[in-house]
Amino acid sequence: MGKPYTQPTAGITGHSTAFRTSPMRCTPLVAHETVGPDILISGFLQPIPDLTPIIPSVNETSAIDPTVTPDDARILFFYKAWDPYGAFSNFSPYPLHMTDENGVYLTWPSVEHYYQAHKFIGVNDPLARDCIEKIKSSKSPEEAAREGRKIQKQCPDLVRPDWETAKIDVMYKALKCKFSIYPHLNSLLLSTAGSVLVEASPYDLFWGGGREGEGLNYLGRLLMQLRSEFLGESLTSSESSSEHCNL
Ligand SMILES: Nc1c(N[C@@H]2O[C@H](COP(=O)(O)O)[C@@H](O)[C@H]2O)[nH]c(=O)[nH]c1=O
Repeated sequence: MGKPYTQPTAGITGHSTAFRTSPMRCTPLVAHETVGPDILISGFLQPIPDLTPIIPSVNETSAIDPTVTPDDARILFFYKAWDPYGAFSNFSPYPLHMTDENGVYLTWPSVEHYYQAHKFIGVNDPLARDCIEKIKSSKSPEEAAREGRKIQKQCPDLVRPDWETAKIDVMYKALKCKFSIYPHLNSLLLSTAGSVLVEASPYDLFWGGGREGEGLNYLGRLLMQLRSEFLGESLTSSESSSEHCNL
C-alpha cells in the first residue's frame, strides 16, 4: 500500500508556466515581488486546463471488464524506466509509429522524443526543423530531453507560441498511441485500475507528483484518463490493436 495521496490542486505553486517569459520580447507575463512575508503576483496567469483524474473504483472496473485484475495498491508511483511500472515513464523505449499533421508516416523512438520535438513543430523557421530532426534522431530519451530543454532555454523564439496550452494534448496523443499499439502495455495499464498513478518526479511539478504530492501530476492524470477510456472501449469494441496510429 502506498501513502495517502493528496490530489494536486490547480494552484499557482509549482505551475511551470507561472513565471514564463514571453519568447519574443523576453518580458515577464507575470511579475512577482516580495512584500514583507507575502509574495505579490501580478499579470496574466495562464488558466490550467481542467483535467480531473478519472479513477474507476475496483467495483466499477470489474463491472466494466471482468478480465481486469485491479491492483490492490491505492497509489502506484513510477519514474525511472527500469523501475516496476517503469513502462509508464515517457523515457521507456517504446517507438511510436504515427502519421503527422500532413499524413506523413513517422517513427519516434519514445514518447519523450515525440514530446520534446513537438515544442518546435509548426514553427516556420529552418532552425526549428533542424531541432526537430536532431531530437528525433537522439540516441536515447534522456538525450532527447536534454536537447529539447536546452533549445527551449537557449532559443525560446523557436518554441511554438501555443506550447504551454498545446503540450497536454501533445502528450495525450503520444500516450494514446503508445498504449494502443503495444498490447502488453495496454494490459499493464488496465491492470492498475482502481489505483492512482503518480509520476514520482521530485523536480517536475507539472508532469510529476513532486516530492510530497505537491506536483500537478499531469502525466499520471493522463494515464488514468486513458485507462478509463480503454476500459470503456473494451466493453463496446472488439477491434484488435493496430501497429501504428493515425491521430
Ligand atoms: N521520467 C523522467 C522525467 N520526466 C519527464 O520529463 C518530461 C518533461 O520535460 P520538460 O517539459 O522538458 O521539462 C516529461 O516527459 C516527464 O514525464 N524527467 C527526467 O529528467 N527523467 C526521467 O526519468
